[in-house]
Amino acid sequence: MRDGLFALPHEPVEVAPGAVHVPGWLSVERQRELVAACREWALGPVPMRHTVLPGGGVMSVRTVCLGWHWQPYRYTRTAGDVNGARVARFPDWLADLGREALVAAYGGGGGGGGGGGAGEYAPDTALINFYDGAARMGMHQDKEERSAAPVVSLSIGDSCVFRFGNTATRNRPYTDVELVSGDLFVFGGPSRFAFHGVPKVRPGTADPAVGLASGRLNITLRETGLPG
Ligand SMILES: O=C(O)CCC(=O)C(=O)O
Ligand SMILES: [Fe+2]
Repeated sequence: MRDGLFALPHEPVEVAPGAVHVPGWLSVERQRELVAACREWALGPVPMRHTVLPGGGVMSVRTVCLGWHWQPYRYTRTAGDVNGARVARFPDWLADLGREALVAAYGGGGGGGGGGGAGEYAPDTALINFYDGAARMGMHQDKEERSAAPVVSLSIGDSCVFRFGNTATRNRPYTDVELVSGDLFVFGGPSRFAFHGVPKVRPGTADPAVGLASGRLNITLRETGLPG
């Protein structure tokens, strides 16, 4: 299930330089709170939806954003591709959680960060993806951000295979990591623009105690580097 036989909860495992998996980082209580918050955000002002790609394809995950609205392939304040509404604001408590996540992954020194330590991390957008049992995410880079600050990724609900690759190609070499409910994954520094994706979700693996009957939630926090 875990990266290695001896990986304990909370013990960071470096998957690639600057890419760190922290198993079991979120308590069940915190996961429940995040699930409840996601249920609210999914309602709007911009409702959670399947993103339509420029070529007409439809993403299998459903997504809602905070702070800035991501649509392929840019950030805007209003969701022109959904209902034209302004996105919900990015709450301060979520930025605090992002700074805590960097400390858990890198320690106090901010290693792997795109500059300063964890205390200077100022995420201003979150992408919240919901995966049903059939949803996937193809290999891609998170590169619409103008900041090289790390991406903080939180997983809740069903487990998945998270494929973490390299910055040059969407193909091998990559590492398949099992992300379980409560796990933290941070990618920054030399891994910030690495290709990654979710080839498989494992239906029915979630602990009902986190408040999701089925499916997987993933929350990524990012610094857009965009003005105001
Ligand atoms: O669901 C995941 O673990 C990854 C999500 C992701 O790569 C993204 O939202 O850009
Ligand atoms: Fe991504």
